[in-house]
Amino acid sequence: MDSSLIVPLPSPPLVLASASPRRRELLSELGWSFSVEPSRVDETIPEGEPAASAVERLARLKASAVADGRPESCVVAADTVVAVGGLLLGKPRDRAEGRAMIGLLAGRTHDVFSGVALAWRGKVFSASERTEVTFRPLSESEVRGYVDTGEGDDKAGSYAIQGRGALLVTSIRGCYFNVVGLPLARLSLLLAEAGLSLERQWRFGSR
Ligand SMILES: Cc1cn([C@H]2C[C@H](O)[C@@H](COP(=O)(O)OP(=O)(O)OP(=O)(O)O)O2)c(=O)[nH]c1=O
Repeated sequence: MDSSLIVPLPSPPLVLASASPRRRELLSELGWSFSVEPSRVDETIPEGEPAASAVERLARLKASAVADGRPESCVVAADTVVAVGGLLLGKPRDRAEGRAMIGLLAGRTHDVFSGVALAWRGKVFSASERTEVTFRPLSESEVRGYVDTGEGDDKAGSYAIQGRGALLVTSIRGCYFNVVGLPLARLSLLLAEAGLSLERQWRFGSR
């Protein structure tokens, strides 16, 4: 058959339900066009809730809040926390908390969990992903110096692997993009599960 006769199905409008500039950049780098609509939900994690369930639950909450009333759009949301020694670290409240977080992470391996959710046509698809990250040992003044750069102020665990934080990381095991806040391969699998094949994913935004 003449392949020019095969008309590809259009991709639905894509909405990123997030205020995170990192998530926006990651989707842009895929060549996708999308609109951004941050969701405002209560991100409290009750004591004892496992990290993997917490991030998946919060990603679903964020996606559902924005998807409400627009079933034709494909709404993507995520949530990220750092887990170390039984503690969950979100964003630091201030620099003192940032120093305490980086001090905890120095010289050991921790887990970064991101949950990702996709709301489309009244259904929500979701998953969580874990990446192991190892920091080199740091002196007190190195911890202070890093936190004073300010780049960790709005990030889970008080660091940015995509920034100067890379100088602290000796190894990672798992998805790098998961640490930055959006596990891209996992998102692609969710899109496929929802019925949007890779073929249609290549064309997000090029309708
Ligand atoms: C560990 C780590 C986290 N982060 C970021 C990703 C997330 O933006 C942030 C975790 O906070 P989140 O609460 O997951 O996300 P957010 O508040 O920034 O945005 P929204 O809820 O609107 O989607 O930490 C990095 O950018 N680099 C890193 O290395």
